[in-house]
Amino acid sequence: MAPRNLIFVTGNANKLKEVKAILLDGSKPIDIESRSLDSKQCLVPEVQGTTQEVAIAKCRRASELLGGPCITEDTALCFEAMNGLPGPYIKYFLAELGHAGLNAMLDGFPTRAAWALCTFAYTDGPDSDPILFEGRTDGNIVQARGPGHFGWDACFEPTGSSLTYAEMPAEQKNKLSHRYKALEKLREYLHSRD
Ligand SMILES: O=c1nc[nH]c2c1ncn2[C@H]1C[C@H](O)[C@@H](COP(=O)(O)OP(=O)(O)OP(=O)(O)O)O1
Ligand SMILES: [Mg+2]
Repeated sequence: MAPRNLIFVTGNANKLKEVKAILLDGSKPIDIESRSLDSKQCLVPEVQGTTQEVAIAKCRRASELLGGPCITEDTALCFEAMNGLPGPYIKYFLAELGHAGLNAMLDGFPTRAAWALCTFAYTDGPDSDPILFEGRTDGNIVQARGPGHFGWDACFEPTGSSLTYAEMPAEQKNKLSHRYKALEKLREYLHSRD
């Protein structure tokens, strides 16, 4: 049985908005609560490692702090030319370099292909092992187009689209995004436990 009050621990308001929109949509809507565990004080430190290791450590720590079940999410942006880097470290690259800098990183490389990787982690509590649900959307790094309010949305153009994530209406992004694909798996898991 999945816990009734599912708590998604995140400090990112844009993530929360998309997660709520995606999970509430459809025939078996799932409602979640959210908590921000003050990342400024590093209460939920983000360890270095693979996206999987980072996601597991974050979920464990959040669950220790809450003393119960919770959901966390990590988003990575992976450049093919760099064998998947910056990956889980994209937040710091974006903060220091901006959209133009992310583009410039790929100058001189043969490909601007990239993939967005979303990893949800769910745990029943501090003594349980987190379970991971991954979603991947392939695309290219392009010069920024569209509103710049959510991370690197403006410089990621999914394959098969002429729009960047930022140029798409929310409903369109939420039907093809890395987050949507990961949430489909999480949704299925939570319903299987009902
Ligand atoms: O769909 C997205 N479209 C564009 N940008 C995105 C997306 N999703 C996350 N992002 C950004 C936010 C942060 O710069 C980095 C992920 O870092 P990440 O640690 O997972 O997020 P965060 O620290 O903002 O929130 P949290 O409290 O859930 O860890 O990529
Ligand atoms: Mg974070």
